[in-house]
Amino acid sequence: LDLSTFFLGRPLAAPLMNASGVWCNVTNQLNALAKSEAGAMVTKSCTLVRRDGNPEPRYHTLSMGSINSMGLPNEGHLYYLDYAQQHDYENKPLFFSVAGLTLDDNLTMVAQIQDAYTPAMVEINLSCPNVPGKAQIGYDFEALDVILAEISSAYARPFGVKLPPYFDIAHFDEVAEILNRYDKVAFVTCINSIGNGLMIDINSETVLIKPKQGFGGIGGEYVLPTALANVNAFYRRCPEKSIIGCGGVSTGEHVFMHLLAGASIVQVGTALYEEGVDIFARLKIELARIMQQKGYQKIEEYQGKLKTI
Ligand SMILES: O=C(O)c1[nH]c(=O)[nH]c(=O)c1Cl
Repeated sequence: LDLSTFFLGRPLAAPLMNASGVWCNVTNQLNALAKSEAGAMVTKSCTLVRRDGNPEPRYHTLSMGSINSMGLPNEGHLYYLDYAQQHDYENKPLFFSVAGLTLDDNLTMVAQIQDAYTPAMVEINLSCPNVPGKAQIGYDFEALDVILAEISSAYARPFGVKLPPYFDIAHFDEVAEILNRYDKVAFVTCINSIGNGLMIDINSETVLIKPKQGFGGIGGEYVLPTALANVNAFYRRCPEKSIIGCGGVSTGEHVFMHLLAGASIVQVGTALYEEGVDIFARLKIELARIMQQKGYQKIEEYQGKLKTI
């Protein structure tokens, strides 16, 4: 079965890629993604200069997902720009995740990316929940408007945004209204981890991760319903934009749900962290089997066609 599809006019062999932050911090991880069955790939969200991130332990596997407070550890934007310059774009598209600590840092980084004439597509991360003292831009609607205006005028090409999960219809309406003011925002990636969860080890009566008194972003099975809702909410509200789905994916059925809800590409985070890059081959087989059982030849036949009652 043919799992090929298109994203912003570019062909993808499969609607699957990593979630930023997972298996994409350093070159050997990025090379493994490039060689994998993923149809696209994205770099770790980067800052202007290299960061160690938060003290460890900062990631923990949970019964139905994960909790993390990595703290934006990354090699600095020039490292990923070097990687982008040598990437084989015929093999698969590369997305470049940017998470500047200030507006100026974001503007400096996108200017450097623009000057490098790289085919990589920029995904502005507006939703990192783990930098102490930094509120998420995605939850500050005025700051969201300002950063989109500033980047739209500084960066001449289409770009995307990585949003946190929203939990209120009024917030879907308000954020979509802001996004729809910016034609250059060509895609929206929903969702980032559900911020500031807490899990407890009852034997030691202790939290599981060291940063932020154990508070961290939640990923995995726990977040699937929230991820599907955010994908579908922005799919319905932003008809001119493409949606990238992220959250709760570990099987072909989850991929199918995200595509039905309106995603064009589906990202894998926690399950990729746990299983490794071979997960993409498994998800392709499982998705192909579901399509075969339903008699679908192409993804476009059902993509975004979720029925209501
Ligand atoms: O702590 C992190 O590095 C982190 N962790 C997340 O769950 N989402 C993000 O966007 C980031 Cl930047």
